Amino acid sequence: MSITLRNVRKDYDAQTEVLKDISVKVETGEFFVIVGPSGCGKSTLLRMIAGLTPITAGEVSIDNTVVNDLPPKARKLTMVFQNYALFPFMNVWDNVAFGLKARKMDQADIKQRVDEALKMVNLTELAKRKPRELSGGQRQRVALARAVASDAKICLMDEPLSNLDAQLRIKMRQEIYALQRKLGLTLIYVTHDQVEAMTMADHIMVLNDQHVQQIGTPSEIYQNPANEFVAKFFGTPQINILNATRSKTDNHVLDVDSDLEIALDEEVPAENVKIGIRPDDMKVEATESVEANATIKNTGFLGDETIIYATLNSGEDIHVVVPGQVNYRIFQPIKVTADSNLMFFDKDGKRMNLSKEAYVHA
Ligand SMILES: Nc1ncnc2c1ncn2[C@@H]1O[C@H](COP(=O)(O)OP(=O)(O)OP(=O)(O)O)[C@@H](O)[C@H]1O
Repeated sequence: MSITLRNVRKDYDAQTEVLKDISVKVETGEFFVIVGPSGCGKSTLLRMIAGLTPITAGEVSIDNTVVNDLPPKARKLTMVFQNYALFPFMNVWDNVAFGLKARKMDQADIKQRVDEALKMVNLTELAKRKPRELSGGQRQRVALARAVASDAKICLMDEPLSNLDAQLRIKMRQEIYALQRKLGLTLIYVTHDQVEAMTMADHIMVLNDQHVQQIGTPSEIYQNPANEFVAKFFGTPQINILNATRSKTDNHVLDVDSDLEIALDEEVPAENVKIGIRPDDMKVEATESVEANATIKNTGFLGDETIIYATLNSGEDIHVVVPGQVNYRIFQPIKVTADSNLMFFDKDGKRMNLSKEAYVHA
């Protein structure tokens, strides 16, 4: 089942305008991830799709039928929300079975589904416990098991793994992904974890500042971000953003400072430009010569690569990731170069489509 949003808007009140002009189609069987910083309206959007929060304007459709006025139950979806209430008087097993019993599913079928779901979330041993006898993470897993056991074709998940420890989170990520594929679920998954988004999504929607910043596959979003916000949101360590100005003497040249300039194939269209360079798209060479354009501040060995913190002669801080282990001393002069994958943004952070043939030289 597909889900379509057309110009969806949400104002909680005149002072709280949360979302504007949200339009997207989530295809049948897609793993669709919504990411964005805290408070950007991710949960609000999910709750509007579920029918738990009314929408201020626009349309929500499921399989081409507008569902704006349908109550949550009639939308035939399951939900795993951060604080999704479990029934306190029912044990774990009955909590998971509840929805299936309500739909008068065959007893044997219910048993099989509930047992399988509990096994999958590692709760078989705790099936007889009441919710108050469980930890936060265990409660979250009961909510997950409920979604697993259900036969709804749409599932909405709001940070379903947020209370779990790192190891269990990785295991559950794989389980959710496998399950979504196996059942052909249309899954909308909210997270603020970029790794979760990158590793699980077919498509990612990045929300910020009330608007959709970009919708794309993980590689599109990483390699071709629409703006500075998206470029900074994905990638660890974060992309370097350097301020540059158009050279006074040559319109084709961007100056980071007199030691670091970037020549473009075309004229630089604005006086001030921001340059985005991913930390692994730069090279560092030790040099004692005048060619040095930076000095080492610090290095950190990460196991199979090293992160180098340096200060450009312009005074701007950068970080570079290089494979293996390197030994630099503090204040050592180095030459930093970047010859591919440069991104350019205007002063407001909007992506500028300048020539990809650009290069940096000292
Ligand atoms: N019932 C409500 N009444 C008024 N304002 C609300 C209500 N629910 C949420 N908000 C506000 O709407 C904005 C979006 O909240 P929402 O919970 O959707 O964000 P989020 O992106 O899911 O955040 P987080 O990642 O922190 O969970 C916030 O500024 C929040 O304070």
